Amino acid sequence: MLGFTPNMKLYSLCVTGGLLLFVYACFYSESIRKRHVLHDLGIINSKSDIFNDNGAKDNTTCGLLLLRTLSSHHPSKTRNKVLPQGLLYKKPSVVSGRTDVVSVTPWMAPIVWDQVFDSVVLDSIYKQMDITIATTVFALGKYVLFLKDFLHTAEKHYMVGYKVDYYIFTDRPGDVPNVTLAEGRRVRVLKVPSSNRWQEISARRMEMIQTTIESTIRGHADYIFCLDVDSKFHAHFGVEALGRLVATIHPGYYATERESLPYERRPESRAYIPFGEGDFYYGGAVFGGLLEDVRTMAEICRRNFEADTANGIEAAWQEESHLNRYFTYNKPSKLLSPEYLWQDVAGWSKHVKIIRFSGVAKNYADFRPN
Ligand SMILES: CC(=O)N[C@H]1[C@@H](OP(=O)(O)OP(=O)(O)OC[C@H]2O[C@@H](n3ccc(=O)[nH]c3=O)[C@H](O)[C@@H]2O)O[C@H](CO)[C@H](O)[C@@H]1O
Ligand SMILES: [Mn+2]
Repeated sequence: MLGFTPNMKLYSLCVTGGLLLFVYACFYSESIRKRHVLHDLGIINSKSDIFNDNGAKDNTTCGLLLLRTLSSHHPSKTRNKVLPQGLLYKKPSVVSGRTDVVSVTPWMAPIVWDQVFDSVVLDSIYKQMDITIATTVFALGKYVLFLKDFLHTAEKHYMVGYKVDYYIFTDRPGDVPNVTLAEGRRVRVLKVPSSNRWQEISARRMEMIQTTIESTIRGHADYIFCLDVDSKFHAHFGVEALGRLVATIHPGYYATERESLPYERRPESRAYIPFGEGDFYYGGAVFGGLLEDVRTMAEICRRNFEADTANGIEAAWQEESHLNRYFTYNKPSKLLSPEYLWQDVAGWSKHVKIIRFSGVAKNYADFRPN
């Protein structure tokens, strides 16, 4: 048996100890470096604190969080709601307010109705963040005719005082009207192929939203809203609508029983929602959120839509059906009431005291390609 001399033992002990120290030092400096990167990105508040998704302090998930955060580009400037000192505003109440509508979902997401928010407070908080809101509108074929009123009324009511980049997807770039925009607001025209099926135009929006976020919008905006073009703004539509993942309750079904919601009911479709499930019926005409949350949603709806196409099935309401399926199992963090998505033809409702955005009455045959 080979034996160690005392000198050799001491030598190997030193080498092992040295190695261990070296490994520890590497690990420690890497962890410090990660913390500095996080700090530089504004993701942690001090160089020794790290917080999980719920804002709770977390000392264990540094590497994981770094990976997740870097890959999801969370805009840190939208995290904290900092109110400037000295602002005078109406005292909020917890015992009086609107009682005719519900303003929170069972999963604790706010539902935005008139009178539940204070724009003085919200604007004081959001103005300091210097955010940009990307806004996508598709105007293919004759739908370019809706752009003028859409943009004109948006400049009057939509995110007024904030930076807005309108991304207009069209097959007729020459017909995009010239509308004067307020400072900090821009139009970007993106040429897309024409289609002779309106169902395809409507549904392919998901794919284009996903790919345009990846190729063009990422790094240039904090939030995104995706809106139908055949609509006009009629009243304030501001930062109260911003959130991580924002869905809008469809005006046609806000008081409808669950079993009568027009979800896709065929189990063969990837948009299938079984009877007994689902919360609300959401409109495909207004949705939004943080760029990465909307990107993920758009990608999943697009994949499911494409899988359906490959199986020879088209969901009842195209991408709107897939959107409803997504929101059923991936709960939106904020819901907009039908004030934010009305239809001119719908008349008045006692719950909707103010109409902010509404689809214009149109003769479909005059505008759609099929
Ligand atoms: C209020 C609401 O939730 N509306 C939804 C509803 O019908 P709508 O009847 O509102 O559908 P629509 O004809 O407005 O089409 C949706 C959008 O696709 C674009 N487009 C459509 C056709 C065309 O030739 N050119 C063009 O650019 C345009 O941006 C339009 O706003 O159902 C659609 C899917 O079936 C979409 O989910 C809509 O968002
Ligand atoms: Mn529409």
